[in-house]
Amino acid sequence: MTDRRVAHEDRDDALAALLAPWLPGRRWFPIKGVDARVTAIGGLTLEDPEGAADVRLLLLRAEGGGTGAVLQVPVVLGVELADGDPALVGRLPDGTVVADGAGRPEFERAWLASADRAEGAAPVPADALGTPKVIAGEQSNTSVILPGAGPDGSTAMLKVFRGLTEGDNPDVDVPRALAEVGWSHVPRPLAWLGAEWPEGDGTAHGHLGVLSAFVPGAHDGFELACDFARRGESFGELAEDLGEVIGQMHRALAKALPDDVVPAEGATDGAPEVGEGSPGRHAAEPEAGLSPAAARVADALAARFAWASETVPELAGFADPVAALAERTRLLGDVPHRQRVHGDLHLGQVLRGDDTWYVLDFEGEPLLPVAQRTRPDLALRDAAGMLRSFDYAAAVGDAPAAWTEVARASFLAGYASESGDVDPATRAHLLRVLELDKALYEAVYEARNRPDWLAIPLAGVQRLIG
Ligand SMILES: Nc1ncnc2c1ncn2[C@@H]1O[C@H](COP(=O)(O)OP(=O)(O)O)[C@@H](O)[C@H]1O
Ligand SMILES: O=P(O)(O)O[C@H]1O[C@H](CO)[C@@H](O[C@H]2O[C@H](CO)[C@@H](O)[C@H](O)[C@H]2O)[C@H](O)[C@H]1O
Repeated sequence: MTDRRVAHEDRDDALAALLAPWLPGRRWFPIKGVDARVTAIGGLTLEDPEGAADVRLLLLRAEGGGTGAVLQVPVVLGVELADGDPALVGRLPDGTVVADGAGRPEFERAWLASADRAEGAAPVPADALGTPKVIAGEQSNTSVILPGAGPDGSTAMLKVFRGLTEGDNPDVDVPRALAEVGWSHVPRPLAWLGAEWPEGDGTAHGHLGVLSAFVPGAHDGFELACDFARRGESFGELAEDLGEVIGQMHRALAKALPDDVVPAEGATDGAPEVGEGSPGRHAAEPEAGLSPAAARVADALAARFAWASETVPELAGFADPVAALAERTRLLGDVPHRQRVHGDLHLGQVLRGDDTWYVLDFEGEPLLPVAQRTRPDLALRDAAGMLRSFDYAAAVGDAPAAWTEVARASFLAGYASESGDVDPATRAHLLRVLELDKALYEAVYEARNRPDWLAIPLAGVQRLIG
């Protein structure tokens, strides 16, 4: 990746001051419910090939409520906008109009002209581009549909990363690696933009965005499953197909990123870190004769429970059965190898289009520290994430338990047909532990973001522990 160097200009401070009151209204703004302090780190000026406006990718630091983030905000300066235009952020003291860049053609043209392109991806002539459209329901990032930006005039999808973190973004690198080994169930990355910015006493580098092939007429997997659940129509066939695709994805990930494949006994290197949601906690050495890999799973469950209970007091009553399940997990004999996984797989991360499934968003669980998101893990964690998602779809679509059972069984049958051998009793036990682990994560996610939905993961915890 060619990193462009972020530099601070005088106007960046005025832009930060103008953006500060606008930011809390964006869904991707991570500091919620408290006042945030916003300062300018600097920015990159990209050249619009048509010279219609100034395009600046601003990097801001936002702090508040005990957390902080580096955020990317592309703005377009000096365009003419009517007062009520939703793209209008405001005016600088000298009267210059500042527009939200994400949906503006000037930004899209400049981004495409500056980005690194995948091998064989031809540059896009600016006059081939159609009107950009920011997709509704944007969450952690902003995705823009770009007609004409793909190969041979096809449509492409530009994902603008909002929260920037040090290092190559897995949402660029993993789909690239998968596409390189010929796995076709991930939208193919066509171009990406990287930058280097000041961080502490040094510099950080990372991706700012990625352009991928667009899956035309695709349906979001969660919306689709909810529709089936509402109609009481079986999701079995689609779930089985999805299970097959996820099994194939794990094989492709192991092939594409072989350095991330860790044999089960590899977990013995030093005291295994108990990662999930609990940075810095370390487990004790496993008892003699017991599998370190099993201890790792057990410790991770215990740590996840401790972390989740700090935020969700409703979980307190589950402490004893969770501890008992963790202890039984320690006795497992043949835990499978670890490898690169998706990390936050659920129905909202898959698209149904062209009569098949596509997998998106390899960034891992957004509530975890970055260093933990891309660690090798059990492939079954992804399968467990998908099982949890059927519970969510059934709850939203008010479907009976039988609907969920069919979706679960079909998904697992499809998954088993494409994944390696695991002893069925071990597989069932691990799936239960990993589903519980995910439901605990979801309880925190819902408590923080959608308290009305907290009952869904809590019911999951109850079912899995009961
Ligand atoms: N290549 C694509 N083709 C078609 N739709 C896409 C594509 N990539 C993303 N989408 C749509 O954009 C939504 C958000 O994408 P995603 O990568 O999950 O972003 P986020 O990190 O913001 O959750 C998806 O749910 C899907 O509806
Ligand atoms: O897609 P993200 O990476 O932002 O993932 C986070 O948000 C998800 C919700 O948008 C959340 O997923 C949970 O709700 C989904 C329905 O909206 C459901 O399909 C998932 O099974 C459930 O986990 C995800 O956990 C969170 O990390």
